[in-house]
Amino acid sequence: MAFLYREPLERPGSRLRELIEKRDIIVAPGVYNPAVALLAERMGFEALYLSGAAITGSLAMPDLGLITLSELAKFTQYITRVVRVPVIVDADTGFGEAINVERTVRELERAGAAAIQIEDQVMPKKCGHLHGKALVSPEDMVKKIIAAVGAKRDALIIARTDARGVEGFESAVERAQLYIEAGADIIFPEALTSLEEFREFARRVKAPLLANMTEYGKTPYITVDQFREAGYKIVIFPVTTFRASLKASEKVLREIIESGTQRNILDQLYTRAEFYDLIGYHEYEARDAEISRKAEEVIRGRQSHAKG
Ligand SMILES: C[C@](O)(C(=O)O)[C@H](CC(=O)O)C(=O)O
Ligand SMILES: [Mg+2]
Repeated sequence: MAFLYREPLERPGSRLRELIEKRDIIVAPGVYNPAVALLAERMGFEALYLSGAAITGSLAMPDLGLITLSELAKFTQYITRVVRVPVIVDADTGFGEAINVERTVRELERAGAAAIQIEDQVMPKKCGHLHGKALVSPEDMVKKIIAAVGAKRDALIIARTDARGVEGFESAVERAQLYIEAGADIIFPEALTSLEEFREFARRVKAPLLANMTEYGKTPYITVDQFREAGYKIVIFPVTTFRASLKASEKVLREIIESGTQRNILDQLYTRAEFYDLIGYHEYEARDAEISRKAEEVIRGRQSHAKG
């Protein structure tokens, strides 16, 4: 179905809440453009994660909170008008203090976000799996959560704590408990370092939990089944599709340099037919033909009117 003619998903936050209640676990792959989002939806993923790292990466920028709210809202809009599954939006530190967070939540919700994620780092924020992060005080984060919860209509508010890598595991648990009291719907403990830590966190933090299964970070490779058993409701693979597309591009670029043709790797490309099918290309042609038919009817009607 051509996305242009699809009705947008109404109340995406409620849809995500429903999935959290109905499913054992939700796998949300990271997406950074509408084509990848459409592909993931088609392959059966019931929720998507609009990753800050992947978006900024696609703009050839580091994940340091350099993009603006308007840019993120635009990315969100481009993606939510293509897919009908709920999209979780990574809003970094919320684009300012509590008062700014209100506006952030309003804008992103209006752009179609089902859930909005805010983290407790200071700016410039960093990837949660790096050294040298710093946190805002628990009070300042609580203010942001209160602001977010007060501003949302239907979206879920995800509070991410980066405390594990800065203040330690106990602090991550304490902050999470505080963030739940402030009204957060979902807790995202960033950069836990073992499956046992994920389990312990879930034993002590009573809210729907999101696990981040990113690559090359502080978290070892844990499967979806293991996260499910540990008590997690959502698992994100935030940057995997972005990294895969860069690697695939590198490969074909090398092939062109080395053999001067792509002929030998056509089986590794998404074909024209596959792509047209993905975006519903033929529906655009059909619509255009229908418009021409209607125009002809109008013209013919006028001519017969003139004759008569
Ligand atoms: C989840 C994350 O916030 C993202 O922007 O996708 C990143 C992912 C990553 O850098 O691997 C994060 O800070 O963990
Ligand atoms: Mg991020």
